Amino acid sequence: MSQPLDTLIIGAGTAGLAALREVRKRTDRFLIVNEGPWGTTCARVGCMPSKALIEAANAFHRRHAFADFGLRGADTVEADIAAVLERVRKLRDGFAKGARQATSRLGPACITGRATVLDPHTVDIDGRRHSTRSIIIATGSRPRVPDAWLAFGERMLTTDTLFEQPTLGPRVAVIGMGAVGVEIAQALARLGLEVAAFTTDDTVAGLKDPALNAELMAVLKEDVVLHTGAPADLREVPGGIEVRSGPNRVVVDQVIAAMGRVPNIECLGLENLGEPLDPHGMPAVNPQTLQIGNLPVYLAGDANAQVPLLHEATDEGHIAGMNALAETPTRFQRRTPLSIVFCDPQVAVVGKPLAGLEAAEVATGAASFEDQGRARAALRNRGLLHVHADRSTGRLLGAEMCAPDGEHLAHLLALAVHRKLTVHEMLGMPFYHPVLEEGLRSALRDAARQLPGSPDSDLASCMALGVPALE
Ligand SMILES: Cc1cc2nc3c(=O)[nH]c(=O)nc-3n(C[C@H](O)[C@H](O)[C@H](O)COP(=O)(O)OP(=O)(O)OC[C@H]3O[C@@H](n4cnc5c(N)ncnc54)[C@H](O)[C@@H]3O)c2cc1C
Ligand SMILES: NC(=O)c1ccc[n+]([C@@H]2O[C@H](COP(=O)([O-])OP(=O)(O)OC[C@H]3O[C@@H](n4cnc5c(N)ncnc54)[C@H](O)[C@@H]3O)[C@@H](O)[C@H]2O)c1
Repeated sequence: MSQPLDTLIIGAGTAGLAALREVRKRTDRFLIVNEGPWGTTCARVGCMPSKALIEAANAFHRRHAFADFGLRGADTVEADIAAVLERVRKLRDGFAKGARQATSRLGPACITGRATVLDPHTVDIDGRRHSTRSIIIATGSRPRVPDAWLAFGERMLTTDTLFEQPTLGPRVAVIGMGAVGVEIAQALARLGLEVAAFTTDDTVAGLKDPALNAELMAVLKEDVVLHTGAPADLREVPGGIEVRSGPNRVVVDQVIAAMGRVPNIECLGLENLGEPLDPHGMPAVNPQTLQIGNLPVYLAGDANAQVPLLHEATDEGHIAGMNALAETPTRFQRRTPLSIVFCDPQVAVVGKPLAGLEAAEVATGAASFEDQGRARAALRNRGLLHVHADRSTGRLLGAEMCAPDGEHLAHLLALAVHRKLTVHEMLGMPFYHPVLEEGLRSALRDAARQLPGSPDSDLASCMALGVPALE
């Protein structure tokens, strides 16, 4: 066998490509192998095509506000689903091409094939053994679909196949109301399809805060027929697929499974590493180093099922790439938790949600967007915001929201949590008028009122400047 590689990356998705960037800075003795299509899940079938679809849906849905704005002609606007999907694919192709460029000039260091780990220093790729000092596994995840449902053939969709359809509907069932289900169900309904949505539990978009969950459910029910509280099951009936859930029955043309994602770790040979595996075949992975046990093997991105989000997959790829080539792995501090679901109003969770905090030690400030000036001007006055602060120190610990343009509020709050700011420090920043951030100020003021020793005013008292003309 020839001289071992320094590292071998399995999977060329977001995490694998981030690892590749670090690896290429340090060595040219590497291989990257990918099974299946190149171009990343995010660009091909995930974040990007779903957001392109959502933008079209929300643009079309806006016609319902036209009459209130005093605009005429809403009835003449039409959604051409085939054209919408065509645009999604065109955009998608561009994003995927961009991702593909990261590996296009690697020559023989870049292989299409299936990798199997034989031991911590050996990887088989389609029958050929490669010896390596370290291994980075970044094999991503795939949609969960019950085997029996595959019998419905092309009418059984997931986000892997949804955007490839020439057209959709007119009757669609979305099974699962997590991030994927909520985004897709609302978007398709807003494009004019008849959408029935199903979820086993009573929460949508993973919202654990009951008031926010109720708010989002109410909004979703304006577009979608929502069935909660029982698992959905399918059977063939004349005229379509019948979806049954508790007492509910709906017949549809297509079903979209949005029931979670499974990490791609089986058939990878993880059992050959000699580390204990949990009942799902997952080894323990250190979230700060991405290392499996003390082995020179790293598991990054959706494949480790820790935080299956794009920015976390990127970070994990970088960490794995650096550590795979280091003498000793570095423990990296992970970022403030942040997740966003791109429904309307948007759902976001920043830092710690209330469910993860000791309720007695927390002051929660609330604000509704129903009466908020800017939101009313835009006819987008739906939603709620909760900010959670430590009762004794006033430090902001987290926030949850279902709010118009929540993605921007969420980033501001993530910075505040990351910088360990207190509610009073946040209230010290300027709030322009009229902006949605004034809703954030209302929530912060509500929290401030519950904190001991709150000053009368948001304005900080100033030290003397020592400049007579200004005093
Ligand atoms: C519809 C949808 C919308 C999403 N929207 C968002 C969003 O808005 N924001 C957000 O933060 N996240 C979003 N996500 C999640 C985000 O896309 C993922 O967290 C991210 O793509 C994970 O990247 P990854 O590198 O771990 O996996 P991937 O990009 O899936 O890469 C894994 C690669 O490994 C390959 N592979 C698998 N097994 C093997 C093997 N044995 N040998 C060789 N190669 C193998 C696969 O073919 C694939 O190319 C969304 C996901 C979906 C499905
Ligand atoms: N905006 C974003 O950041 C974004 C968008 C989409 C996806 N993602 C990522 O993709 C991952 C997967 O998302 P997801 O929504 O598929 O999974 P999820 O685990 O968040 O939600 C799955 C839902 O399916 C329901 N379910 C399962 N089996 C069912 C059945 N038989 N009948 C009815 N309901 C059933 C569950 O109750 C749950 O609500 C997320 O964890 C997230 O990391 C992120």
